[in-house]
Order: sequence, then C-alpha cells, then structure tokens
Amino acid sequence: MKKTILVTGLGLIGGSVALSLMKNNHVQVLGFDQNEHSMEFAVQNGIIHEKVQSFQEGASQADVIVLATPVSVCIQLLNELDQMELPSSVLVTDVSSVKKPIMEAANHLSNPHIRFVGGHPMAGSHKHGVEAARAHLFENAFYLLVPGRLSREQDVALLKELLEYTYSYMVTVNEEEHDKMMGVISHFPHLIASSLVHQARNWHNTYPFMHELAAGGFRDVTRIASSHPSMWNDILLQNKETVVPLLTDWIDEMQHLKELLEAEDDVALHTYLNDAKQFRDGLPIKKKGAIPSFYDVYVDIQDQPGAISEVTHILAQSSISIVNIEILEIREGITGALRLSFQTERDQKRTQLVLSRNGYETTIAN
Ligand SMILES: NC(=O)c1ccc[n+]([C@@H]2O[C@H](COP(=O)([O-])OP(=O)(O)OC[C@H]3O[C@@H](n4cnc5c(N)ncnc54)[C@H](O)[C@@H]3O)[C@@H](O)[C@H]2O)c1
Ligand SMILES: O=C(O)C(=O)C[C@]1(C(=O)O)C=C[C@@H](O)C=C1
Repeated sequence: MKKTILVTGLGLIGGSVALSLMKNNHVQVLGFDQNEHSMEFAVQNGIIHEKVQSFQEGASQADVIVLATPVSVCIQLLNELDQMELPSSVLVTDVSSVKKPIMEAANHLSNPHIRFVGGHPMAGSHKHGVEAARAHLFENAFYLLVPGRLSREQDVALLKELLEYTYSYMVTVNEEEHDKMMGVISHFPHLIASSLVHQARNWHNTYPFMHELAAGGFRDVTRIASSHPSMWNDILLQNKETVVPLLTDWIDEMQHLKELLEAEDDVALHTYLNDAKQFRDGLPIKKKGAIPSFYDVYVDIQDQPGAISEVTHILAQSSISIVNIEILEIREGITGALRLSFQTERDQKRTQLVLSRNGYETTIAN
C-alpha cells in the first residue's frame, strides 16, 4: 500500500527531499508551506503530488511527516503535532541543521501516535526557496539520522528505505556529537565567512575599487556568507553552546598568529600553514561506496531544443572530454540538470569555469 508523506516547509531542502520522494512509486507526496506561492510552484513543477491547506490537514492524512522549516519553527510544529488528534501512528522526521533542541522537544512529546527520528542531510547551498530545490542535491552526501526516545529500529529502517532516492549515505549519530561536529565544520565557518566579508566592507570606502579585485580566493572562502541570514541566525542561536567556545578558541588562535607575524617567526608560520594544507588536502573529496562516482559537475539547463548540444559544444571547444552525461529531472517548461562526469578533477574545475563564463549555473556535489 502507498505511504502518504507530508513535507512541511517547501524550500531548498524540503523541496529537494520531496523531489527525491517523488521518484518512489510507492509514496504519495503532500506538501504544505506557509507561503502559498511555494506550494503552487511545487505542484506546478512536480515537486509534490498535492498541496494541503494547513499543517493539521496534511498531518491527519500522513503516515510520515518531514519537517523542513527553520529549526525554531520545527520545534513549534512538533509541539503543535503533540496537541493534535492523530487518527493513527505517524513517523516524524526533520532536516534541521541543529539536533539537540529538536531531540529535546521530540523526547518530551506525549502524543502516543508520534514516533520521531531526527534527520539532517549534509548537503545544501547558499540559495534558498523552492525554486532552488534539486533532486540530486543529496547524491553522495551523508544523511545523518538521530534516533531518540520515540524511535524504534523499524522507524530508522523505514526512513532509510523511503529516502533511498536521495542516493545519500545514511549514518546514525547522537545529537550531542552531531551538534559538536556541525559546530566545527559548518556553523562556526559560517560566522568566519561573514566576518571576512565585513572586514572587506569596512575597507571599501578607503579602496572603492578593491571589491572588483576580489578573485577566486575571497569568493571561495566567503561563498557561504551569501546564505539565508534568518536561517543561519536560527542555527547559530540554537547551537550557541558549541559555537561560543569555538569563537573563544579562534580568538586565542588569531592572537597566536598575530604574535608569529609580529615576531617574523617564519618557521612557525610555515609549519602552521603547512599543517593546515596537509589536513585540508586529506579531506575526502569523493566517497567510494555503493554509488560509483566520477568527477561530476551538475549543470542547470532549460528544457529547450539544443540545450544539451550547446553545453557539449562549449566543452568541446575547450578540449574537455566528457566521460558520461546524464539528464536529470527535465520536465516541460522548467529547469533541469545535466550530470557531466569527467576523469580528472582538473577537467571538473575547468568545466565549471568555462560553463560559468558562458552564463551557466553549475554545482559540484562532494
Ligand atoms: N540550506 C542548507 O544548506 C541546509 C542544509 C541542510 C539542512 N538545512 C536545514 O533545512 C531547514 C530548511 O532550510 P532551507 O535551506 O530549506 O530553507 P528555505 O528558506 O529554503 O525553506 C524553508 C521553508 O519553510 C517554510 N516555512 C517557514 N515557516 C513555516 C511554517 N510555520 N509552516 C510551513 N512552512 C514554513 C518557508 O516558507 C520556506 O519555504 C533548516 O532547518 C535548515 O537548518 C539547510
Ligand atoms: O554548501 C553550502 O552552502 C552549505 O552551507 C551547506 C551546509 C554546510 O555547512 O555544509 C550548510 C548547512 C547544513 O546544515 C548542511 C550543509
């Protein structure tokens, strides 16, 4: 029998989860968002099967609910759900970037019909909104699952099965380790990226031409500063327990660097830079697993005649050989994506460069 899944919060992440659920013939995907336009877009573009008029209306029909709203809204929705008269048992999950406050709220629920397994797909973008949703967003990424007081083994197994078409690696962690790790590799870097942009902005009056010179380095290190401020506000406040001590350590580290520079300690400075390089170079770029992966580039394209040959022509002109090409999610009238695979990282990088010079939007899913 088909499972009915309600996705609440049809933005970048909710829309992308919904798109992957739509690939499963055994599910019916309902969507709810406070923004009517997002719901309409989702129906028109095949992101969900149907919209519902309220969270309650969807919840009362659902076997599974995915909460994909900002973290603090997710906590409110869990509390609303707790008060609802649900006709039968419902498995609830979320996608929030912070897990301790979510699991705390979930562990306190008393509605006997609710089961809960926390979730966090570890991929995203600086974009937001349903228009940015992509079925391939989570491909080859980790998808973290966090069981709690209301989770049974079969709930975790069911979620893994339903989320199969995200093509991600499901890993179970606890909320404590989740928030600490995310603090270090996701939340705190966000603060640093924003602070670097502020520093450049403060110099803008002195050197008005400077921002024109901001090339790859500045752009690479500050891309995430372009993310949705209200979402990050929420994340940083909800994980301040982790982020504040990291900030204290960082200030000490900056002080140490300042001293090295003032003392012109080139040996210590070189060691510092080299140690960072060694660790950064050792980060896994591509995971090996059930899903074979090359050096892939995703290219957003319009569904119009000649769209694919235009892309391949541009690459041929730059002598870049494509190993494989796959069309993902093309439906009439909306943007779709091409997955281009290359043999080397160099070709992957060059492709991004030449295609973006030609006005294409590209993504590398690591
Ligand atoms: N953006 C990322 O890179 C990323 C990655 C992984 C997880 N997350 C998590 O995913 C969640 C959503 O983030 P996003 O990037 O999709 O944001 P988004 O802004 O693209 O989408 C959020 C959606 O929630 C809707 N919403 C807000 N309040 C609502 C309510 N009361 N009822 C119904 N809908 C409501 C908004 O209208 C919007 O469509 C956040 O918890 C975030 O921490 C984000
Ligand atoms: O790629 C980006 O823009 C992201 O910020 C994605 C990112 C991350 O920090 O890696 C951001 C928040 C999430 O919870 C998961 C992924």
